[in-house]
Amino acid sequence: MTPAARLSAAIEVLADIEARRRPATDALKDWGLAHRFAGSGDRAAIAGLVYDALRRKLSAAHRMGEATPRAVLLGMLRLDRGLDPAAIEKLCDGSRFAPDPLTPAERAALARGEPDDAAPSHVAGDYPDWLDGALARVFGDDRVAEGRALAHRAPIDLRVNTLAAGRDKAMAALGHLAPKPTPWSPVGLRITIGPEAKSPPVHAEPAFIKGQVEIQDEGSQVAALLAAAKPGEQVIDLCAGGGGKTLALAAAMANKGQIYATDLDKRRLAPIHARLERAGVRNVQVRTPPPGADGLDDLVDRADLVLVDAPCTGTGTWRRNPDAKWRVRPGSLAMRIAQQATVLDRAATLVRPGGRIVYVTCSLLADENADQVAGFLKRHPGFAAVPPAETAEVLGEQASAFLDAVLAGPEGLLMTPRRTGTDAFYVAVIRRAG
Ligand SMILES: C[S@@+](CC[C@H](N)C(=O)[O-])C[C@H]1O[C@@H](n2cnc3c(N)ncnc32)[C@H](O)[C@@H]1O
Repeated sequence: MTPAARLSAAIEVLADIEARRRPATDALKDWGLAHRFAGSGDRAAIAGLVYDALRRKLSAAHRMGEATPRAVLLGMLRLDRGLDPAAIEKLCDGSRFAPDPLTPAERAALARGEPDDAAPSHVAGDYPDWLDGALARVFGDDRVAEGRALAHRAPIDLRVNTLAAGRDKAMAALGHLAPKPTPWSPVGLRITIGPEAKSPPVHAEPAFIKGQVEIQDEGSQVAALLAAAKPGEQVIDLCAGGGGKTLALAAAMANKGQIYATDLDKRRLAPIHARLERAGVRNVQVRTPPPGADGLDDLVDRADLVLVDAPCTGTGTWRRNPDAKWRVRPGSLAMRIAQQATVLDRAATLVRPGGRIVYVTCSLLADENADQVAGFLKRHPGFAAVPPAETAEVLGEQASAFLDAVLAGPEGLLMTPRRTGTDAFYVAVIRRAG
């Protein structure tokens, strides 16, 4: 397909997403099924255009003066990809499979100089209007800059599984992908890909198949590191899901001690078994919950560490899930807040005296982060928040720079793409009195 035909396809897919209010992955999949002639490079390029357009949906529409899928795609090419008006004009030449030629209004909008200071914060920062107050509460005037950083593509981050390889060995094995060490996680590698490039099939790499690396955002790696799980400890991963953090905890514990991994939803837990095996993890007992219970009553008051990687709005992962940004609703936030309190209260019963709960979200919102921890501490006077400076000590010589980078409060700390170059993760360590 020509670049112009790819652009036409992206406009078509975006129109489908908007008209039927469906997830981008579904719309892209359907487009692929209906256009079997398109190769994998075409599909990746079209997906890249669609996701970039979703990332910049409001600012691109504002630039163009209209919010049609075509306008959003054209505005994104100008704002995000840095294409000049002549290059965009060339793509829209009206030939077969190419978008229609530019109108005079489109030409004028594309030629306008940047930046447009008249845009409201949520437009300039590309986030939903209804979240402006909540983001202002956390970031103040920085919310636009934080939103912009969340509207960029994320790199591919890998966690080296130290049960199977050191970072240098894994880096050498993946040399053809040019991975670089990540700044904060001592076991992280980062692969940066251009906007037009296909994501490398990391799953097919021998290093991946041998369990030497896992795909995991550096923020998620750091959140697991801050839990400071030590060899020999008794650990409960209460919201283990597919096991991303379970695997990181097991490596930090050098396979010694015991991790009990569970999740309210046993379907989410299902992939963990194959992942544990591939990674050579031997200290995890998966507790699939029996109907109507969590199957953890024998562990009450026993855990050194309970990790609560809580269900949340996922507002911190907008770089990777740009269409989720436009689908989050006040109702889903309220539901997550209630679930978080339930899980935290269960964690309080499982941790031993002197043990700790590590509360993690991939949310930016204070309601899910500091407020949630403050509410927990009110309900449970026998617990206290560990100061972030103490929590960060596990990062060794990186600790002080990390503390400077994050947004720290009395209850916990927040990483963000703008501050730490990671997805946004909130981490609070809460200790039970001994
Ligand atoms: C953020 S995801 C976990 C991701 C996972 N830890 C990882 O690193 O791949 C949150 C999980 O919490 C689970 N969950 C929600 N409510 C729960 C509850 N009351 N008890 C246990 N798990 C719960 C959800 O099913 C979901 O899998």
